[in-house]
Amino acid sequence: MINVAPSVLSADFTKLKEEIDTLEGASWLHYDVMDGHFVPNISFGYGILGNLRKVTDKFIDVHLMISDPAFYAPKFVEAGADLVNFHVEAMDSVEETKALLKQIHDLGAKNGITIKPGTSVEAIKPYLDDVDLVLVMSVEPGFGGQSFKESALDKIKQLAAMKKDHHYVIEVDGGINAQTGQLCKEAGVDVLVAGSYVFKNPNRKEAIDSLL
Ligand SMILES: O=C(CO)[C@H](O)[C@H](O)COP(=O)(O)O
Ligand SMILES: [Fe+2]
Repeated sequence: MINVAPSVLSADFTKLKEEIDTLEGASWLHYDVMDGHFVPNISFGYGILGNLRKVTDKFIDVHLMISDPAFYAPKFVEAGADLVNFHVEAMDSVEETKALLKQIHDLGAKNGITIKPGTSVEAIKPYLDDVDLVLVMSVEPGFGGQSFKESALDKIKQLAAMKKDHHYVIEVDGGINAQTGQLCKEAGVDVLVAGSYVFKNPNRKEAIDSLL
């Protein structure tokens, strides 16, 4: 079964609740956190997440694009994240990464590990037993509305081939529309993040349905 996770980054921030209410058919919500350091953009933090949590029952998947996920991840769990994923590129050691994955679980949320377009699946092999989700970035993190990088497809295929020995789901993020979403589904993806494709479409239900 495919899940669609519309990215709040592309929503109209003056009316977030109404925006979320238009997302019929999507059971997840993707929440992009950018610190202006790990990526050259700043989005929103755990305060706004706490507000969102009060107005939606959707499964909130927090994508941390920040330099210090170990410090901030617990704050996002506390604010109501269902899942917190962070970038392997932001971590200094395997021990620190495993400790943070465990801490997220201990706090009661699901966890995930994320790779940029330039990072291979090899870099996250030490964690595949420990994660609920692997996020394959199909654009350079930092901005919505970029074009899908086909290099993500091979990584999704590699992760799908190893999935039977683990319990993770595979998510892809960046440049997803009906065409690129179809390629990802054929490669074995489970969750499609879509920002501009959903929010810029006058018929959001139709956009979401075209990804399912
Ligand atoms: O993590 C992200 C950017 O760093 C976003 O989730 C992603 O860009 C979604 O936007 P779009 O679907 O418009 O590409
Ligand atoms: Fe994202």
